[in-house]
Amino acid sequence: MNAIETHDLSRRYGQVEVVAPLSLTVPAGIVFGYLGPNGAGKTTTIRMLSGVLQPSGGSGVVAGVPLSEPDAVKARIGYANQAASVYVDLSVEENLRFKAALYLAPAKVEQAVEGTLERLALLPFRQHLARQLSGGWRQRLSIGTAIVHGPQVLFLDEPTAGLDPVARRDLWDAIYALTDTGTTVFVTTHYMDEAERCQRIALIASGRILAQGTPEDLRAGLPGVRYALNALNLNSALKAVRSLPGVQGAWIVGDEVRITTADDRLEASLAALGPLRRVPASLEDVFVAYLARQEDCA
Ligand SMILES: Nc1ncnc2c1ncn2[C@@H]1O[C@H](COP(=O)(O)OP(=O)(O)OP(=O)(O)O)[C@@H](O)[C@H]1O
Repeated sequence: MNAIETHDLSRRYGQVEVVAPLSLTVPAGIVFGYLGPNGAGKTTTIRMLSGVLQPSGGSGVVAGVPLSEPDAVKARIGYANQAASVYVDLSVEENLRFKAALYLAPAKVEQAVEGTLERLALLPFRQHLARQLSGGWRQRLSIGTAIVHGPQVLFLDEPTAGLDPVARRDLWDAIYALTDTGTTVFVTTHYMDEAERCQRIALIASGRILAQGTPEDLRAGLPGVRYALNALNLNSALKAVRSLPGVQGAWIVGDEVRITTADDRLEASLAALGPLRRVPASLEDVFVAYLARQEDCA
């Protein structure tokens, strides 16, 4: 079963097509990553899929409800963005209760609040004011308010922006735990390590999907050969690599020069510059390659 299906869903602002006709399928119960540079159209897509922004064209079904019924869509989805939109002067449980009461019958509110406190490990903080929480826990509460009414699909727009690495990792554990009960999570991120954690991803730029699939599929499908070159003087090695005709990209990572070439014909020339090894494509390589290809076509 699919949690999200769109057919040529699009959005214009005036003459500008911010999301070009978009056909997307997201299977239920997975973490789906939606990646793209600033201004790519990620938030606009999420707003259309959440029933808060009317598409300019096309159609879609989210959690079994057509987007032409936005109020019904809103009742079946949850939405949280990087702003961690919570009421800072209310406690954790008051925030959850307030949101639950908007959508649920009074008799179901307390159970929903307790269940959410438990699912997001918020029980020890239940009486803390939201303003007293660290950034990571405040974001977790924001996700709590987005799931307390039991949505089938949860949209998270850059949920980890500005969080430290430990808080980001903890939040990702919490995001994965949500799929245990069948919730589908549609998440945008700029962090490639987070994209690697998604079961499927789509790359979007200038409102168009450039590629989609599992991270493994996208890495395996990337043409070219990648190397890591050790060198004592990184800057002169980088210069030497870049001067070789046929090198598609070269940049410094730590104490190595990372190199992309179309095939292995330059291997001997590169090995002459220092210890050389082949390395697999990363998702960042995939992202950069697709964006470069798109710029070449523009
Ligand atoms: N209300 C609006 N009126 C006009 N243009 C808009 C409006 N909202 C968004 N846009 C434009 O649509 C484009 C896509 O914006 P969107 O916020 O969807 O991108 P994004 O991928 O979420 O970016 P970011 O990663 O920076 O959050 C941008 O060029 C933006 O300026």
